[in-house]
Amino acid sequence: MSEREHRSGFVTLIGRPNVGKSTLLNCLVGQKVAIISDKPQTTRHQIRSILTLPEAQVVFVDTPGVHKPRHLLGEYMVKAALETLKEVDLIIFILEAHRPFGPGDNYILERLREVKTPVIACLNKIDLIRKEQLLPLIDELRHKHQFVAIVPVSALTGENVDRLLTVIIENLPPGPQYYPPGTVSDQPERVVIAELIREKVFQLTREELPHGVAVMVEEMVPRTKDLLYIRAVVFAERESHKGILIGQGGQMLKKIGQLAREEIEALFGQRVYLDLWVKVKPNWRRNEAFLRQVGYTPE
Ligand SMILES: Nc1nc2c(ncn2[C@@H]2O[C@H](COP(=O)(O)OP(=O)(O)OP(=O)(O)O)[C@@H](O)[C@H]2O)c(=O)[nH]1
Repeated sequence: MSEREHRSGFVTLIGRPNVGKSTLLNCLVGQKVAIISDKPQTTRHQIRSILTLPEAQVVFVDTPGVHKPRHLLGEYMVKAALETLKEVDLIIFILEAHRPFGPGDNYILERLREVKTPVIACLNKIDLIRKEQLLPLIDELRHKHQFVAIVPVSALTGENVDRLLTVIIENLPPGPQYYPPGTVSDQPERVVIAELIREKVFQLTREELPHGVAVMVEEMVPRTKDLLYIRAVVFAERESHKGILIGQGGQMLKKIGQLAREEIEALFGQRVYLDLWVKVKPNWRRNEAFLRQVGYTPE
């Protein structure tokens, strides 16, 4: 096979919640599109980021954390993740270097054994361990599965991420550019905006509201030549949560809106008026019709 041959393919990142999938994706693609939070299971949408290089195009599909289903949303996430595994050209199984291989990792490994897709094991967070701890970890992994490669990285500092990218490209099939250069995500703008708002909610209300909000962008229209009007609703599960989201004298909602607006403006290069509302929707996570409406279903 000629070295110059263009390569392309779909690559999925999989790993327990909180292993650093979103951070790694952002590090590889170099633009903030996937939502990042230090709370587990914040990636509910399949977010595709696209890296276009002269020699290759890598289309990343970020999967939700695989875990045992606890409620309806959990089942969707697991189903979406497993479907993704079969369809892609390459899987990156992310593990944490500073935590022992646990039952959660094993559960994923069992799923990986059910598919024929090649797998790269990526040992993330190597900044949290000593160098001499690394080789035994790599050795342990080598005995667990026929990985096409085992690559240690730190998604936070960027250490060895270039090596990971090289290995990814080496393991992609020859193929065309699927998307025009310059495309970084094929998510609809409304989804990206809703994710950004949800990220701000997580950041500012982290202790009080672990998983209880959904965000829907209801309207998005240009008001003038350089002003985009966006109306979005933050759905809380309980009245008490609504109070937390609004805050004393509306201060919390104002702060969420301000931070989200600044990022949306930076992302779209346009002035934005963000009209943010809070509504209560009891048990929204078990409401199938609602989940579909806000886009939390597998494709
Ligand atoms: N020290 C260290 N922390 C990291 C590294 N990569 C990610 N993190 C942190 O780990 C936490 C989780 O990272 P995310 O990228 O949100 O993890 P995720 O796997 O996408 O999480 P889910 O969306 O919940 O599945 C964040 O606090 C990150 O800053 C790393 O290489 N080193």
